[in-house]
Amino acid sequence: MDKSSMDSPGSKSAKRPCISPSSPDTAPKTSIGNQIFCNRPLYMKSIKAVGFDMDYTLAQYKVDTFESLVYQQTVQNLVCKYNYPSELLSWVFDSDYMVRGLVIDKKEGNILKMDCYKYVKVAYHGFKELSKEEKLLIYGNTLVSTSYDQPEYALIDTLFSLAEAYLFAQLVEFKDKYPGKFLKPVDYACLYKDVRKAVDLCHRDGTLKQKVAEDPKRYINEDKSIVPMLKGLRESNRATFMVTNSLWDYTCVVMNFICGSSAVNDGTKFDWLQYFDVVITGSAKPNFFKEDNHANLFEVEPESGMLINTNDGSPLLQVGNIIARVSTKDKSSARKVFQGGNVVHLYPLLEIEASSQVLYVGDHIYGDILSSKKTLGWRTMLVIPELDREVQLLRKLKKNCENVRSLRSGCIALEDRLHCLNTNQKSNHDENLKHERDKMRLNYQTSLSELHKQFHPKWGQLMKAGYQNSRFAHQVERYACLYTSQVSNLGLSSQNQYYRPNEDSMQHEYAIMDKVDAN
Ligand SMILES: Nc1nc2c(ncn2[C@@H]2O[C@H](COP(=O)(O)O)[C@@H](O)[C@H]2O)c(=O)[nH]1
Ligand SMILES: [Mg+2]
Repeated sequence: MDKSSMDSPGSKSAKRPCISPSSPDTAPKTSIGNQIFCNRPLYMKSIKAVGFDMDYTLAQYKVDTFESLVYQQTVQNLVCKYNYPSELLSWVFDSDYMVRGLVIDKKEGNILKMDCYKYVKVAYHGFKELSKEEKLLIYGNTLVSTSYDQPEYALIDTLFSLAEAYLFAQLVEFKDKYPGKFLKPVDYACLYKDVRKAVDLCHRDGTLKQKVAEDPKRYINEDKSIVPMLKGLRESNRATFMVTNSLWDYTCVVMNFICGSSAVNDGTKFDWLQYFDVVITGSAKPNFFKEDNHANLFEVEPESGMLINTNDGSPLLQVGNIIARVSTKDKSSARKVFQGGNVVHLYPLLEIEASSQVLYVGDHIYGDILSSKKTLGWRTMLVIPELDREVQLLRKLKKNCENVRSLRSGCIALEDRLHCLNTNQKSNHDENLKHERDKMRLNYQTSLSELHKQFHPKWGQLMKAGYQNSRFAHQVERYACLYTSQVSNLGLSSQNQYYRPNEDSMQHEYAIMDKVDAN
């Protein structure tokens, strides 16, 4: 069993996240889909600076249109730049198929869903589900020591990866059916590498971003509550900042759209900057969070996008005949926008005394949340747009969940009785009991599988794998102090909210305290 999973404080549902507000009787009710869930106590009064990631955090992309665009551009790149068969051009993307938290096994051409102990619970080869036996043969079922990390595996940790995972599954199926269609001999790992390169290119070469800039409404959700949320934070005397991997030109387009500017593509409109003390673009997270990363910091001249060497916000001496600083027309945007650097540059710009005074809100469990929390001790909030639907469904299916849980308890009780009979006295009674156990086990397995299918026909409930927490849920519990479906939910509770989790529970307490989950 993976040791890191065992010693985690939140493992095996030891603790149930609490929802804000912390005093449900007195505070106004927030709908379940908009609530903020808390894994670790967080007192907003002690937070002096709130930072935001941009893409998929402040800017909530419409997965169907945006990831379809990524998919189409990637296919174009594969066919035109990497000589992939032209058949690919007629393929279509199903934006509902892949989900976050899955793992790609590059060598085998498989997509996996795991539980919190990294046991593979669901596996597909391309689009064909592996049987229990096939799964066991490749991944085993006991004490798996595989870490499922790079380079053999790729993690679908962000919604940005849904298109590439789907295209990889399509290519695996295509290669199995028509191996001769490729110009060069390819294995599954090679397919993955090419897809990755093609996706990377469309994010870098501007084609994707140009399309979004032309029609942001088509690709990004409008959320009028983001500006009031940012204003609220600033009125409560907190510093606000942004650290994004996007570059300045694109950041400006997206932020103008989110903040309701009518001139999204007007390179002279920077009103949205009033909501931030510091904006760091091209941050190269997660490396940005490493204090020993020596990336240069540049000040960005907003109008021209020109980069000026700096170290602490003031321009560095320029060598030769270069003019030290281009004048900034709008003084409110001066010395606020940067590119690159690292967290050491950020602290003096924000006047922060301790890393625990920072709350950072992001969507990427590794690049935003794990990195900033583990390396720096920042407090974290993970944005999971899928959570809205997940919690609504969970509430609707509460009775089904209870039924599955009681079937599991019944199965375990019968197993235990049988085990006692087997070891103590053998009797005819045995056979009847075995029959009863098999019937109940089948009933349990069918009910559990049907329950999962209501959440997603292939991958089931996002936060569960079988009856246990999924690998993704485990990471959320471990690294995100808070988690919620959208960033603007932060504006729904008090600026001095005390977020508190529910009490922790050990397994022995379930047995003694008559808790619902008791086996
Ligand atoms: N070069 C690549 N860029 C990528 C890829 N996937 C996403 N992205 C870009 O990163 C930023 C994310 O910004 P953040 O605000 O979430 O930090 C955005 O510009 C994406 O387009 C990739 O595979 N390669
Ligand atoms: Mg992001």
